[in-house]
Amino acid sequence: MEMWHGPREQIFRTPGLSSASEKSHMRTWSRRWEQGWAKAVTGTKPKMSWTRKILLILGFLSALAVIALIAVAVTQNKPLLKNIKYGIVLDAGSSHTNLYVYEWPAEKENDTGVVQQVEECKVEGPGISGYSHATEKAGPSLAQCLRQAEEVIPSKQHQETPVYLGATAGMRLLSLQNKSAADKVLSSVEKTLRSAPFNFQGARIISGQEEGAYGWITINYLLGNFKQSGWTKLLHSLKSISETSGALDLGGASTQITFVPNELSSESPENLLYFRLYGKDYLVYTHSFLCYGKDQALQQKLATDLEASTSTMENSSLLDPCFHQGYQRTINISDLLKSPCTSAKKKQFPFSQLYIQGEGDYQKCRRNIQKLFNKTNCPYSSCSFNGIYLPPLQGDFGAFSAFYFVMNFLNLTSEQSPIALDKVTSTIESFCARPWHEVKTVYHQIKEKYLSEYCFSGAYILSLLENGYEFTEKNWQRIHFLGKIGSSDAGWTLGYMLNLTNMIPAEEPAGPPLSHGSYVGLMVLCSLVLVAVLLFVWLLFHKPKCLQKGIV
Ligand SMILES: Nc1ccn([C@@H]2O[C@H](COP(=O)(O)OP(=O)(O)OP(=O)(O)O)[C@@H](O)[C@H]2O)c(=O)n1
Ligand SMILES: [Ca+2]
Repeated sequence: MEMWHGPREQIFRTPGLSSASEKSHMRTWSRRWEQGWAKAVTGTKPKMSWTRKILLILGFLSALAVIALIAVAVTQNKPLLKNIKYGIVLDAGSSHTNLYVYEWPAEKENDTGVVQQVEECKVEGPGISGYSHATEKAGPSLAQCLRQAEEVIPSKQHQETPVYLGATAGMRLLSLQNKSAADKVLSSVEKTLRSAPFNFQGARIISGQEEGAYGWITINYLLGNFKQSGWTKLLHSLKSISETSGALDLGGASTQITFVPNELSSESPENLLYFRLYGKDYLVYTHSFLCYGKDQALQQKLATDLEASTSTMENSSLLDPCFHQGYQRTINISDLLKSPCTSAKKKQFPFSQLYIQGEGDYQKCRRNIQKLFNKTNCPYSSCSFNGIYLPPLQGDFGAFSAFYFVMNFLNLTSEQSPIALDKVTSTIESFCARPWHEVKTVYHQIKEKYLSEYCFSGAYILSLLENGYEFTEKNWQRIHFLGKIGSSDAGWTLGYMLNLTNMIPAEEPAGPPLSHGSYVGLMVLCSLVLVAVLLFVWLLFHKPKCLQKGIV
């Protein structure tokens, strides 16, 4: 049976018809229109075939089903109301202590990438190893930052919030130099942390290996490299790619290099760590160089220079190419030689103070620094320096802490347009050549201690990466200088907490293969396809005139 076509014919009517056929067409149309109108007025509806009725009902039900499907996808599978947990880690570094507050949704504890930093507090004053002469003051120095954490974390959760303190190279050196002072510092720190309203979980010196490993875990966790669900899992299993990033950490007193090498080698087992994370095995190379953080490296350099030049020195002043021209600094020789990093040097000098005068000569500075890296003896197939095993460099590296502070100051961290090594060198060279009075005026807002050392630090970073680890022009681009990843600082603290709270499972936790977003997206896509198919079927059965005549 024919349906009422009046209005549709009007809509699709081709303009400009004036022939006899048009007139007859118009007559037919007006007759149909009148019939249709009469039917509507008298209430007699045109009859539909059963097939069409069923199709219409089916179409209506399908539309309902699609709406229901989307509604269920959005509501049923949406993340539950957030129940937040907190954790605190204090990074007791050689130059200063930082307190970090992390938070994560309780029900997602074992997922990757859910923990994030919500607060950072810089402790006033020196690092805790700087309290060796007033050990009882080390703990109280942390009080202000602990109070800040109390404000960030809801009070009803204070008791269940774990607090950890990890001390790094400054305390490693102090414990080599004066074990009892180091113990007293740790006791003082423990006393303060126990008196805070949180759940004290320990204050200890972490090893260089742990520092390297936890830094590597942190950045790979934050970069989502351990995530192995859904499409990424499929991709990884197809390609078997090395999906982790290496970690380069530069502190004040030590530096670490950590990465997954290409080939397995048991040449130096003390440098290898084995992890099973989220169902995957990782064999990681790590090494921590004590005394090669940038402050201790400068001390080493000054002590070496002092020793080398005493015979030719007329007075106690020393020209230093790593400081800007016009810069002057006085240092106590006994302080300089106190550190275990410099104590092997000759002790007797005819003067007690050293007057340093800057020369601002980058090339000379590099040659000077080079002496810190002994490349003569390597008992393994390949070495970094000082006879330490280093497998061939592999993959991308995230470089953080002082690597980032220094390169960021020098404007050399751009990720959008990666800067070539020769450009990096020339930038540092011209920065070193600037006279101190000019640098001080231009960067008056920066602490003098930092500012005066950026020339040395830039040169030291290049020496360490180029001469020490043998990065070249080619793989330089694989180093990414990063301060934060998302809201979290790159550093060892997050990895340390993840490990101690058992938040990184060895096996992949069972869960939906798709994220909520991908699931909803897939549902919507399927629904749209379903609607399109139904529409197509309807059009096939219905065969509207416009399609039959090829008007549309
Ligand atoms: N804006 C900044 C902040 C810090 N620094 C320097 O960076 C080094 C400290 O780096 P950091 O990673 O904080 O070292 P620590 O953790 O204190 O030392 P370590 O890890 O060796 O214990 C210090 O030399 C400090 O002078 C800098 O040049 N510019
Ligand atoms: Ca550090």
